[in-house]
Amino acid sequence: MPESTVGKANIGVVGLAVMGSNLARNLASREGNTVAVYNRTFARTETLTGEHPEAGFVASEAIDDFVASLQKPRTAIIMVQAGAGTDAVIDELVERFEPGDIIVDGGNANFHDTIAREKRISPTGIHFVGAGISGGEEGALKGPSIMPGGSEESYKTLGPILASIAAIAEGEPCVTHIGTDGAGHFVKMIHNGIEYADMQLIAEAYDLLRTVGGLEPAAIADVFSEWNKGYLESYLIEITAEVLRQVDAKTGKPFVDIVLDEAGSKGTGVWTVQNALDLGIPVGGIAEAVFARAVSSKPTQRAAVQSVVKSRPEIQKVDASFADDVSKALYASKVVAYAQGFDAIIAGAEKYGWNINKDKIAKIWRGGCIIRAQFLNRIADAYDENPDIATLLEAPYFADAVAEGEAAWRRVVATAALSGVPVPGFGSALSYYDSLASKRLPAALVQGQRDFFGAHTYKRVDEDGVFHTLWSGDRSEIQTTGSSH
Ligand SMILES: NC(=O)C1=CN([C@@H]2O[C@H](COP(=O)(O)OP(=O)(O)OC[C@H]3O[C@@H](n4cnc5c(N)ncnc54)[C@H](OP(=O)(O)O)[C@@H]3O)[C@@H](O)[C@H]2O)C=CC1
Ligand SMILES: O=C(CO)[C@H](O)[C@H](O)COP(=O)(O)O
Repeated sequence: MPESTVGKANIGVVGLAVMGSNLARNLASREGNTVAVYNRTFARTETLTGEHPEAGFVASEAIDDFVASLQKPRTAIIMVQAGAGTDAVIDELVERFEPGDIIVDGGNANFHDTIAREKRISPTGIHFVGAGISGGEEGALKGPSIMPGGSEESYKTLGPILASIAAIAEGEPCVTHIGTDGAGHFVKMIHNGIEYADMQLIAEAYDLLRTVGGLEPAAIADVFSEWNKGYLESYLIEITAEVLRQVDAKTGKPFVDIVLDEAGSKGTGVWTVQNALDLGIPVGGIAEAVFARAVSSKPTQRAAVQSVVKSRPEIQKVDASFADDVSKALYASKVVAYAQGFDAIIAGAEKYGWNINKDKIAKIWRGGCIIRAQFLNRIADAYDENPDIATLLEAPYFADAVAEGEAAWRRVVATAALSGVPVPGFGSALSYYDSLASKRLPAALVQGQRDFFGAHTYKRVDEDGVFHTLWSGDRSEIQTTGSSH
């Protein structure tokens, strides 16, 4: 490499696909930055540097030259495929970096991997930071929401760099130090889980407006654009309107009608549900969204059931107020999904020892990321006013909003059921709300069943202690030692 490029760049990016190339351009556009770039396949590097000479990238074909082009202490952000690809790049950098240097994994890594990587790398004196980055291509270029974990010490160096490239929401950069080791990737995982739930709820709203409301995609796009001016304002509502307005050039049909109705996924939604299960946190809204994608992608089962179903329910008649009802049902269900997501964050923080600031997380999601929305200000306010609320549904603003929409929410779910329109998101959110709101749940009967077949014991409502009924004997009750689970 030319001697003139040695130590020239103050930051480097490894992995120049969609996210890395745009993040590198974002970094290069900020005052004072010189950005080193490296990609396993050099052609990608050449394309980027060829298309963007204005960025003044320091490009290397060999990893040794890339490392040499970085000022010490070195900082490199990895934006490659999660899993084996990330490990391969980390190993190459660890081999060449020195104590005090910083490796940032900005990909969608599994936070368990991030914890393990940090543990493995920290004895070398190199800082390893797992940072969730959200916003897709546009966010990476113009300003993403960034969720860095890692040590406090590494954040002192990294914080100002990340703040310079992050989105700005209401004057504040959308980045905050989330917590140590895997905290950043954990919170990004939950962000993606919420993203799945929000997308599913919006898709159900569309389906109801179309199937029950009788509106065409372009008209639904107009409804969504109107909603985007009110309490449902969000990036996802905005882009949904654009997708619905799109017309397929080949057929002249609405774009949404020519897309195969099988939703894919890359895994972060599944991880959210798996981890919520491990943490014992009910995240039904997120789980239903993951399952809805899975059901859509089972053409064999779908065709089998369609072949035996004789008739479908008659679509219920609705009036002009239906769209308003759907908007309220959407909002209430969305509040539930976010409440569940934050519950999972709280439980994760407790289990893994992270000092997570919930209102700051809501604030950094207001800009740059896929779930960005005004609504997040209300979540930030709720946790700011009382960080110890048991659930977001208890916060006065959300309690009032859900109460205000409750009747509409019930009408919509009932109408969907009677019309045969699947609403796993709306339905599970309403059931979750009703479960929390009910004075008494049939869980008492489940405890009785468990005690009957497995002597799993139960607690009484009127007396302390743990009990078992002698079901196969005289059915008298005995008090047992130990705890009832
Ligand atoms: N796309 C999106 O909207 C978002 C993506 N992310 C995350 O950001 C990261 C980057 O995403 P994206 O830009 O879409 O790219 P991809 O996830 O498609 O990954 C492609 C990049 O990974 C590199 N790579 C793959 N395997 C290896 C390996 N074994 N050794 C070295 N390099 C390897 C590729 O190099 P090569 O060119 O040589 O094949 C290429 O640079 C991912 O972790 C993704 O999950 C996060 C938020 C949004
Ligand atoms: O991280 C992201 C945004 O925040 C990605 O867009 C996300 O990976 C998309 O997930 P999936 O492909 O599973 O829908």
